[in-house]
Amino acid sequence: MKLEAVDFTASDAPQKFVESLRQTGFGVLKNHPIEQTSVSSIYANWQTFFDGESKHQYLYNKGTQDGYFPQSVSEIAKGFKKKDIKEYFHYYPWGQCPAKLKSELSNYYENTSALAAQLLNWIEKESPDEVSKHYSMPLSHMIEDSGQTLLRVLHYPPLGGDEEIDAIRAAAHEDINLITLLPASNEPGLQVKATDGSWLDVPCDFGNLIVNIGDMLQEASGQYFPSTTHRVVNPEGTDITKSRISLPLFLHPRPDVKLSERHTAGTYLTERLTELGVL
Ligand SMILES: O=C(O)CCC(=O)C(=O)O
Ligand SMILES: [Fe+2]
Repeated sequence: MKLEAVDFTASDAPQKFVESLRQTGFGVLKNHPIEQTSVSSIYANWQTFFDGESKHQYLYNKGTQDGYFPQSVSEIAKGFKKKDIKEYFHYYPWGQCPAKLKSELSNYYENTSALAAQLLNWIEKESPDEVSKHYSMPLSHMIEDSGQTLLRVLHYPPLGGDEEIDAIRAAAHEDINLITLLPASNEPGLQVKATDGSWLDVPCDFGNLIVNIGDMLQEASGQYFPSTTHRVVNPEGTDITKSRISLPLFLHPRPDVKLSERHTAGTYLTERLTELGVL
């Protein structure tokens, strides 16, 4: 299994990209339309946010899940006991956000959501008929005006050396949503599980955009597209003193969208968040 960056502007980009998603659950894009200057600026501004104290004024709302999640409540991945070593902020267009950080985040949210719709069209076009005939509507329509698509700003703090044994930055997990768009982080650490069980580093050249399949698209495609396990490992050596920021956009359908005979997006999400212990 190999992950190679696909040139977004190449004429065969849709085939190559979707083939990679099918084989590995991941696709990496270069020369894509998301501006690196906006990603860098968001990383810098949110590092300041996480370093400060005002973050505690934005504590997340339990019912709606928007706002700041301190490390003390951060997720426990399915099947794990230790909390991940991370804190994060959940941005929704209707949710809480510090006023001076809002316009850049909201622009980023709109631009990446539009790109995600295009990538879902690629995925739809490259899906064999026997797979796409089960989609309850065009994939890109599932996320229209959904209000559920989530931009998560993640901060993995420097390690102090006193972390609990076995606690890692993000324990092995699958994403719940349809697809995830993730710009390469400012630090390495993201790994994806290969079919033989080994862990592969995701190419993290700054400027790459990483896209992965989530459980909802795996469900909607009758397992044709795999929702692949991934994790973020702890840094070693001098890198332990460095923070890591990342910015996944989780594309969620409207709650009433039918994913399969068993599930709507709404029933599926509730089940998974309950398991995570954050509802
Ligand atoms: O920080 C990363 O690179 C990945 C984060 C992730 O997988 C997640 O939040 O679901
Ligand atoms: Fe993830």
